Amino acid sequence: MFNSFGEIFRFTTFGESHGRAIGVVVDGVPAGIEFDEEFLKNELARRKPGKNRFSTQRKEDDLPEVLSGIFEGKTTGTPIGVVIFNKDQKSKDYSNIKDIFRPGHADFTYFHKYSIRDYRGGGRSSARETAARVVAGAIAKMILKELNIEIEAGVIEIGGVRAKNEDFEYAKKSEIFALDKEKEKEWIELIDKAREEHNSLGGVVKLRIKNLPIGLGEPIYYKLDNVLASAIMSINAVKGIYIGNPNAHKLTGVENNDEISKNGFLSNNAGGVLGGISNGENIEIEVYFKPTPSIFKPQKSIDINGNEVEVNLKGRHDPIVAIRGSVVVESMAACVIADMLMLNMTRTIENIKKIYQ
Ligand SMILES: Cc1cc2nc3c(=O)[nH]c(=O)nc-3n(C[C@H](O)[C@H](O)[C@H](O)COP(=O)(O)O)c2cc1C
Ligand SMILES: C=C(O[C@@H]1CC(C(=O)O)=C[C@@H](OP(=O)(O)O)[C@H]1O)C(=O)O
Repeated sequence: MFNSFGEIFRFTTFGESHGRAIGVVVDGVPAGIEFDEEFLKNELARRKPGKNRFSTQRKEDDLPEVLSGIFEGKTTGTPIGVVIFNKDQKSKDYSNIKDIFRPGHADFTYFHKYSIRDYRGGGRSSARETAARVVAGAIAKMILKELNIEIEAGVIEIGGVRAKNEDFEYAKKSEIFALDKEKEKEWIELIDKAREEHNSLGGVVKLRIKNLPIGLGEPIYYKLDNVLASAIMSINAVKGIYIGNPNAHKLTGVENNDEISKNGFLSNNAGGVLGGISNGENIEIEVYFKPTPSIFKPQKSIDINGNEVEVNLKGRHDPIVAIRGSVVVESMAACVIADMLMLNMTRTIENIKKIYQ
């Protein structure tokens, strides 16, 4: 595998949004890590649906049941299996679009690929699956905590309205947005308006990884930047990412190069990666989410027999997905970094000798 993470730390998820449960098997976790179940629950609570009017109204507890891989509070080095039972499926939400494809969602492509229309709901394509990724991310973060590596993400733009840079510091801590009350008010009004108009909004999430050592990432193919991109782009509704200064393509070389001093880089337009390898600065990434596809306005579509129809959706959907998506961004980044750290251990003879001599 050269373009997605999983050389050492890897996971696979299972389940459907409208099935009995979702879950994850995480493998490649070193033995002896304190397994912080409260932290895992908190991470799931940060992403869980139904918390406020800025998210879907589907109510799930998202309580994890740890099935394996932990003994007396520590990881055993064997696969960690975690399951989350679904509680609030309400598949009838989808009964009136049983044979119809939702514009912007994966119904059309899934049906053409598999010739099966699982009309209970979005199934595997629903971002309900991202709860399982948050479990994997929480376990990765338990590894990173041992090394003092921090990962944080927050919304910096909603419906085209961008926060001031410094708002990021607040956005990541706040339940919803910035402590800049002006900006928060503007964003909340935008979301309320979109919801009243049965519409939805896109957004931008900023991801920051702090305290990384120099040297993570392989120079060719398994670069830190392309692996992070692949992992983050695999999140539902993510349409692009930008590593480093998102205006770099508009700058000149003189403006964009980060000059170097004996104390480190004098700026961070590179976003912490050079030649696919971490350079010791913070990793800075912007992640661009599209607007939620399920909206409650009549739209043109077709049914599975190719007849043109009007779609009128019911159900419970996020007016904007970037807010809850920010937790998933952190989780995917944590998994990549955990994997890269362990892989890096094998990359010099000095490191190998440190383990075996
Ligand atoms: C946290 C999160 C929540 C989401 N909630 C919804 C939702 O309520 N309704 C919806 O139609 N799409 C939602 N999405 C987006 C869809 O899952 C996604 O757009 C769909 O699977 C099609 O994939 P694509 O947009 O990546 O092409 C959500 C995405 C994320 C990350
Ligand atoms: C259930 C969650 O979010 C869901 C993500 C989603 C989608 O299409 O992505 C559609 C909605 O749910 P359903 O699958 O029931 O249609 C959201 O409520 C969750 O995040 O836990």
